[in-house]
Amino acid sequence: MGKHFTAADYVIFALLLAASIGIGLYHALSGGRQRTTQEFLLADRSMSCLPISLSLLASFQSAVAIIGVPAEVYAHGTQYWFIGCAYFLGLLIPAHVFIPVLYKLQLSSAYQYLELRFSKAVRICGTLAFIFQTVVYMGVCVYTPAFALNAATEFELWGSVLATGLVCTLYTTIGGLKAVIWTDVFQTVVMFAGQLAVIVVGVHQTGGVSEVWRKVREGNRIAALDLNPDPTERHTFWTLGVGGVFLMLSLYGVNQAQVQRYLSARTEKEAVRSCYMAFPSLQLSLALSCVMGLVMFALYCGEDHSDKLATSSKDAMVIYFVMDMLQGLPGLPGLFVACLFSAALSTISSAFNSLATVTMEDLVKPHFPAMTEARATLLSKALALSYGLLCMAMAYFTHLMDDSVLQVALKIFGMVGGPVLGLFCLGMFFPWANATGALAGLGTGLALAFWVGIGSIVARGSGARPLPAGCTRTAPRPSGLHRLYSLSYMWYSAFGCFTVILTGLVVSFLTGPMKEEDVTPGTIYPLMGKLVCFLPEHLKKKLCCVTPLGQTVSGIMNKY
Ligand SMILES: O=C(O)CCCC[C@@H]1SC[C@@H]2NC(=O)N[C@@H]21
Ligand code: NA
Repeated sequence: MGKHFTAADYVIFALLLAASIGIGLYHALSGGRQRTTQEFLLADRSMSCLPISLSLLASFQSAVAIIGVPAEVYAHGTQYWFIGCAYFLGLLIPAHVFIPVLYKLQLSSAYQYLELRFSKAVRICGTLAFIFQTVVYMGVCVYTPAFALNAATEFELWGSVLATGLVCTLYTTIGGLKAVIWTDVFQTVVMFAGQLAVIVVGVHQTGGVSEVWRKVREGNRIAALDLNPDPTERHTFWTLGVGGVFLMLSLYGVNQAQVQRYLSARTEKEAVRSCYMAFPSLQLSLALSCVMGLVMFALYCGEDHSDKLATSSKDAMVIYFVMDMLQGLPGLPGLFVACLFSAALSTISSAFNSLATVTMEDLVKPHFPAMTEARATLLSKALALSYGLLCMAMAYFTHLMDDSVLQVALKIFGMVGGPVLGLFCLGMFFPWANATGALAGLGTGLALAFWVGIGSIVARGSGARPLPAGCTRTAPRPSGLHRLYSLSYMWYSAFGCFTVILTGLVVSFLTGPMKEEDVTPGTIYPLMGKLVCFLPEHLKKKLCCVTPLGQTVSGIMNKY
């Protein structure tokens, strides 16, 4: 590899780490100086919608997206861009269904809801599922920037994993949620700047926008609307636009990292507003990543690069292209590395802080009710530190995955996030569901999701790889079990969610459904009541006085 980094680049990268630590220090030494768990874990519930909205974006926009989406677009075209259609319902439903229920309950952890609605056992299972999902996801997030950089440049692999992990652990441990949210804001700006720089330089080097457009058209990288209903088709409008809604709900509706941000808002309205404000920045970051992939395709589609890289992974190829593009422009390679690590740091810090929160709130505090505030805060900081070290260990295991990092991350979200989403939907929309049904549902959902997920990884070994853009599937259509294993990973969230709801309802009815008066007030979303209010008046009257369903509906309407 030629020399990629000048002194200017290292300075910019160092400035990013220093700024992050500085913001962490500021919040450790100002305000309440992180002396209570309310401040350390929930920012004293004092945050306004702008920083929260950028932190909502940054929490699930890591180096995986910064590298993985351009690699996806370069290899398969802009089909993935249709996931933007999922952002509408994917943010509206959290804003008008999940936030109203969860905010009114004044929770600290999203999983307290599960104890209020079902039982302590359901809460523990939800917490453990979240911890598992987040620890694995953190490993991918720490590993991705380090691995990609190491494969394409002389950037030291484990040195940068250590630098990322330590800096992140430091400011998260001393600054708490306030530091995490404000560093997310700063890091989001660096992310956008880095991606924009690559796009501007890339378009210039290709010879202008029209030249880029001509080349991507020729390479049929502009995907048309693909309405193919086949659920094994990896990326279609249905898997991304509809399956993507369930992925978004599992992240922006019920994932602790995002729920904690909603709960840190000073009012419920601020929380809802932050959801609305996250929409344009999510669309912008998706557009930047996809355009970056297109520009790279226009610039490099002609040449073959497999010989130049130590690895065949498309993710590392993205870094190689970026470093090649930015060669000789002092400071820009450093800016892109800062962009990568900003993406990683903002996600990992959110993960640390939310892991420390649920461990304290769901696993420790219930067993040590007499613990003093000082000890609880100290323990929270110790937890953030230990999760930091665990995450770097997890980075090593990611080494073993040879899938595209974007697919690995989205599979994890689908396999675990989908069933957990189903658990919350079972609780909020079905008053009859009981704790036994919830546990049976979650167990079945996770078992099936892992069966399909692991099965797809094993089956993929036998050549069920996604096809490159433009060529039709020549391999025989998978049948029977292989058909299940070749379900698009974008359907995992929906599949897991529905499995939990169906199983949960069946087992609840078999073991004696709950009566409405037994359900904790405020834990049900009046789905029927809300849907009925969309009906015209005459239908409402008819419905509310005739059927037993009508009684239930009028009962719900009166209650809310
Ligand atoms: O970037 C990552 O770390 C994970 C991949 C993206 C996660 C999902 S994709 C839909 C939604 N939009 C985002 O920007 N992130 C989440
Ligand atoms: Na991030």
